[in-house]
Amino acid sequence: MGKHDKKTGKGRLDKFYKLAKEQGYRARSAFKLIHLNRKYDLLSKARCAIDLCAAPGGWLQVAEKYMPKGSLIVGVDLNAIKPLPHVTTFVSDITTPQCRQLLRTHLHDWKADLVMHDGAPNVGSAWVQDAFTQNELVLQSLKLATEFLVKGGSFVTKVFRSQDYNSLLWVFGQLFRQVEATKPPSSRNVSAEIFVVCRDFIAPKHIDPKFLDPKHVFKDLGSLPTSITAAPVDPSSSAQGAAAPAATQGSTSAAANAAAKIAGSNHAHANVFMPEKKRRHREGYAEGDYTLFHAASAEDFVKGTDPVSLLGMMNKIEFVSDEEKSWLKSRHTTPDVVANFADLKVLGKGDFKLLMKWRLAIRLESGLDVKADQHQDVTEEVTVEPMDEEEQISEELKRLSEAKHAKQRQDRKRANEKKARDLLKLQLNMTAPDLETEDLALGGEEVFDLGEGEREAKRQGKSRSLGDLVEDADGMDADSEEAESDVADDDDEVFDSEEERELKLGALEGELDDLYGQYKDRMSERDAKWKVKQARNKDKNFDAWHGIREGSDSENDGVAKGYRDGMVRAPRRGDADEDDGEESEEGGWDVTAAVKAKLGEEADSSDDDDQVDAPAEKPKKKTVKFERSTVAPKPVAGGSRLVTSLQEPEQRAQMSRQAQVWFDQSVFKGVGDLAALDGDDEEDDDEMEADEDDESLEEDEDVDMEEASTLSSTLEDEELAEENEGDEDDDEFEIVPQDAEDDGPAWDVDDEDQDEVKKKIIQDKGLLTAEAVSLATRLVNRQITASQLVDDGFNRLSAYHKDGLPSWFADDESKHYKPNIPITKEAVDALREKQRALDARPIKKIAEAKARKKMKAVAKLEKAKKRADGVMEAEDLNMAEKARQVGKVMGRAKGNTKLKEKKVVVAKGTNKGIKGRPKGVKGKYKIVDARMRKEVRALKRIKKANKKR
Ligand SMILES: C[S@@+](CC[C@H](N)C(=O)[O-])C[C@H]1O[C@@H](n2cnc3c(N)ncnc32)[C@H](O)[C@@H]1O
Repeated sequence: MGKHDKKTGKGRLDKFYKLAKEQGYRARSAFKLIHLNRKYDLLSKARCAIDLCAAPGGWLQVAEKYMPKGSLIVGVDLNAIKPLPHVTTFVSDITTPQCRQLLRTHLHDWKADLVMHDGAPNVGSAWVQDAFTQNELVLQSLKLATEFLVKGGSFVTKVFRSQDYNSLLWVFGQLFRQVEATKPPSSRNVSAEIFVVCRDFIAPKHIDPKFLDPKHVFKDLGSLPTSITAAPVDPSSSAQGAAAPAATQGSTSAAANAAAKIAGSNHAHANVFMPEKKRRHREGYAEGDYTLFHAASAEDFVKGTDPVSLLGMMNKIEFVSDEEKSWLKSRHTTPDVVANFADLKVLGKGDFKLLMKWRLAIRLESGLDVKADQHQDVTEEVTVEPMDEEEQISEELKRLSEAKHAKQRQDRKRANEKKARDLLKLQLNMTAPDLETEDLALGGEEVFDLGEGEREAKRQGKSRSLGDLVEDADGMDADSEEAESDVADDDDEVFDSEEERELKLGALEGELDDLYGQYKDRMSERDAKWKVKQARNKDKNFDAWHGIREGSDSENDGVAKGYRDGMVRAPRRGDADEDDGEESEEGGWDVTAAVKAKLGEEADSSDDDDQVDAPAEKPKKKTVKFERSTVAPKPVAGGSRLVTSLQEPEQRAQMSRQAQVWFDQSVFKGVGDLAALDGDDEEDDDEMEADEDDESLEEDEDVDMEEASTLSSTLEDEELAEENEGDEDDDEFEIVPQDAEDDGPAWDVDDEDQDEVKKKIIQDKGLLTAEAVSLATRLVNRQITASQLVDDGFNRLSAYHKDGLPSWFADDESKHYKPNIPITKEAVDALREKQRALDARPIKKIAEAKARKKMKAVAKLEKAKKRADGVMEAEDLNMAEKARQVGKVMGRAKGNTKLKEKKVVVAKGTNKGIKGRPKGVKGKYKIVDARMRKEVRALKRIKKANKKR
């Protein structure tokens, strides 16, 4: 094998070279077999393989690696092969009978499943001779293969593509059922080699020697199909094929050359017009021409009749003669043209066009036969240009239409993005006061989808809330209608005096409230946990410090408010349900009412109250609420979609995108989003917990609610549990507007029993929140007085009148607008310390195990004592012996008995090489060398360290 430049062309050290080095293969060619094996699975089942021309042994290595263990692998080459494990090699020329003989010896009686041949004649001589030798080698290897292959076996050979290639393929096809030619990726493109994989050896009993005789096989096969290259050979065509060589035996090789030239010319045309496309069907080398590089003179190009073919076939156009050199000086000969002529194989379509134009210009300039030129040029124009233009035009059109589509897609995408952005902006900017403009901008109808009938009703001054519509639809009883009429009258007044726009706004707000109410209804219905969280949340809001709100509409208005002792709030009722009720907009709960109601003192509270019929109204409203979610309302004129949607609240929540958009606003964040209605409860919970975490230092709430919640929330939760058991109880209460004078009775909530309970909890569990601890610390340290605390709590938020605010707003405000109870670092530390102490307590199992151990130890000691007594009573022992025995018994009971350790004596100095006991060593001993001692110590160290972990 010749030596190549290691940086370029065939000698280039490519990735397979590096890979081979990395993986320890002797030659990069190993990857060729790896790739072939990957494609055809040649090795995994082969038990015996012969590698002809195997040096240096790359293929042998691969065969050894991929063939089953214990397989017989024999390699032969002209050159010696360095020994390889599990492989037999010998030196021989595969074309000689001696090689055949040696193979027979090495194989014994075995037949090979695979014969491989990667032989290449030593290059350096002329190409023609190389090719012939190569083909001879292939045929020779085939001959050996036919002799040693088992029936059904495979033969892999390297072939150089030339005119003989087809003949070889034809012969392979006669002997194997499947013949495929392939070029593995590791085979360099510049190389003309190709690999032919022949599988399923037919193993005919008699093979005509002519099949394997180069003289017969490499006759001209011009009439054979020229495109067998990459397709399996059809065995059925064998007979026909067999006749083919005979039929063409008499034909001259000139004819074949002509055919090859025609084919070459066609390809050359294709090369010029579509240079970017790779030709799949290579025709191999023309007979007598085995070089890859071809150059033509510029004269041939300019004056020749087929310049296109020339450009396609040649590598270079040379300017040698004087005339040609003069063309170089022409103004048409630009540097681009010169560069293009220098390497035609790298040109694109445009470059070829440039050269053709150049040719035309030179011909005109040189005064060549104008007419003939024109004729030729016209011909060229007809044959070449339209083809280009058509292609160009179609390509251009395609490109333009693609660009148009792409632009449309981009525009659509941009528009969508803009829409999304606008919507987001809208949501972010949408605050309650802006509602009217925003909604109008959006189109209130679109957002809340008011039916025309409903709008009409409102215009007529009969503004009806959603609830009203439902009630109407459900045929509400006369009493109920009466009860509601007050509200309706109020509304009438408003609508009579407001503009159309405000009517709409009012309607929208009503819808919004209603939607919100429904949302909360459903939330609480679906998720009991949510209720608990809400309740807990309220606790964290420190309602105890909100005092009594007058005429408040938020959920906290329904919360018992009154006197608190600074750390423990009074029990309250109906939190969860109050959240949901429309009642929240109609007034606030009075703590007195709540507590008294609980104690059965409604009569007293109602005495103070003008609206004594309120408790009666409550059940009615409850009924309405229930009907909303369960009973289908009668259709309303105009087909209001809102009413329809109430029939299927779940669906409505999904369908009403506008509502979702609305509830997606940041102001609803703390409450959760509408997605939660679709089952995303867990997420919602998480969000809520996050809020809670922000608000307090409580941790692990979910683990143990009772322990982790505040003292007050403990009480509250108890009540909540009661409420959950029977929500009907809530209906006993009615929210009434709280007069300023009513502040007084609020102090009455102090309840002896409750105080006792609180005290007990504090005694049992201590203060459970950082806030409580902080407050307590401040009280104890006299930084603040109890009455100051109470005043702070009451005066903070009670001054606001929130009449007319939407419930969702009030809800939100109650969540976030709350007194900021100071938390001291000491309080947090104290709680943490407490928690740590709790954590440090051993878990039950460990405690039990320890106790068991202790019990056993005690029992053992008792037993030992008895034994010791026995020893003491023994008469035949003297005192010293008795003392020794007793010590032993007691020591054993205490577990003092230690195994006597072997003394380790290092074999160095005087101890080096001694036999027997070393001097001065008593008891058990072990002689070790210094290294061993170190190792023993190291092992001990490691063991100790592991124990610690
Ligand atoms: C490309 S190398 C084979 C590489 C081999 N497949 C490997 O993977 O290591 C070609 C080998 O064919 C051998 N060869 C050429 N003519 C031969 C012949 N007549 N008999 C035996 N070996 C021959 C050469 O000595 C050369 O080592």
